Amino acid sequence: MSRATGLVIMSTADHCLVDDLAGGLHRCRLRGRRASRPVCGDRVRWTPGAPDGVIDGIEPRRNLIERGDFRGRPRALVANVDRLVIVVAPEPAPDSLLVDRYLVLARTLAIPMLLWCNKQDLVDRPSAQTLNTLRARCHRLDIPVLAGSTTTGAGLPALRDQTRGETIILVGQSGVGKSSITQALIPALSLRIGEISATSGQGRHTTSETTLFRRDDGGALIDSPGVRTLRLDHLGSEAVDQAYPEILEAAGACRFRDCRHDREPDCGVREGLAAGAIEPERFENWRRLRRETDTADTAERGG
Ligand SMILES: Nc1nc2c(ncn2[C@@H]2O[C@H](COP(=O)(O)OP(=O)(O)OP(=O)(O)O)[C@@H](O)[C@H]2O)c(=O)[nH]1
Ligand SMILES: [Zn+2]
Repeated sequence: MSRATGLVIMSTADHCLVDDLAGGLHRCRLRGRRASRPVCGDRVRWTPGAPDGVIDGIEPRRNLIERGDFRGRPRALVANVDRLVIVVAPEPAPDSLLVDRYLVLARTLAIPMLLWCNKQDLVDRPSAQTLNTLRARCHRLDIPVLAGSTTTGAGLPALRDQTRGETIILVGQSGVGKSSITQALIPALSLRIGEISATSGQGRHTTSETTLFRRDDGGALIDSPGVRTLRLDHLGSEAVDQAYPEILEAAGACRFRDCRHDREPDCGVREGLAAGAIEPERFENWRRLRRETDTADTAERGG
């Protein structure tokens, strides 16, 4: 008989850590070798035991982030995320293609997003203009935008407010400040990491494991190196299109239904580009991502 539901905060090859939501952490194993493996963020039914408890079952997932393994096959990584927080900064200069990749992912999984512009104390840098372009773009796509600095603390209360009670995941380039934001949102971070290491018996907690940290407001933050280095191999071309509503709309005016918006006559997308309704950079990113997914589609069909 399962005693309770718990929250999986870490899942490795041979065990997972369950937060009993009453202040305790428990190491658990799966019931059988065929049992499906819970991932970080899963709600599970479990039975306590010594030395390890047992996972009896996984509650239905609201969403699941997967990443392609070395063969491009999807592997479950994180479940039940309420919001993808895309972190950008004036330094390192924003990578708009990477932002678009996260947009595709979030749209596909119907996970709400938020753009956090970090390092506002450095807004006089030349790349700040790129940042403004990105902010305007997110506004047009109805993605909330917040700005602040983990160095000065500016804007952090707004970030806490906007994501109150939510399970969030921070994504973005290396060096934009994800770890600093994690520290700011989870004041007891090093204490938690200590508890996790002690319970999992792995000695020092490796930062390469995807880990969920509960926040004081009832929400949580999932730190996932796997999501940070995400590729789009297992997503299809339709998923990419969904993240470019302005291109999809303009394509409605193309003469040919299978228009590639390249050299075809009467192309609505090229007209949109000429009229300024579509940003050239967005179009370039779209083309790039479509090339990637088209290649993946072909490989799947055995072509
Ligand atoms: N000026 C300024 N520097 C910041 C701010 N936030 C973080 N930094 C600095 O930026 C550097 C990178 O911050 P991290 O938090 O390690 O960045 P990260 O995104 O976790 O990087 P990875 O772990 O490589 O993915 C550090 O030197 C931080 O001190 C900020 O708001 N303003
Ligand atoms: Zn066209």
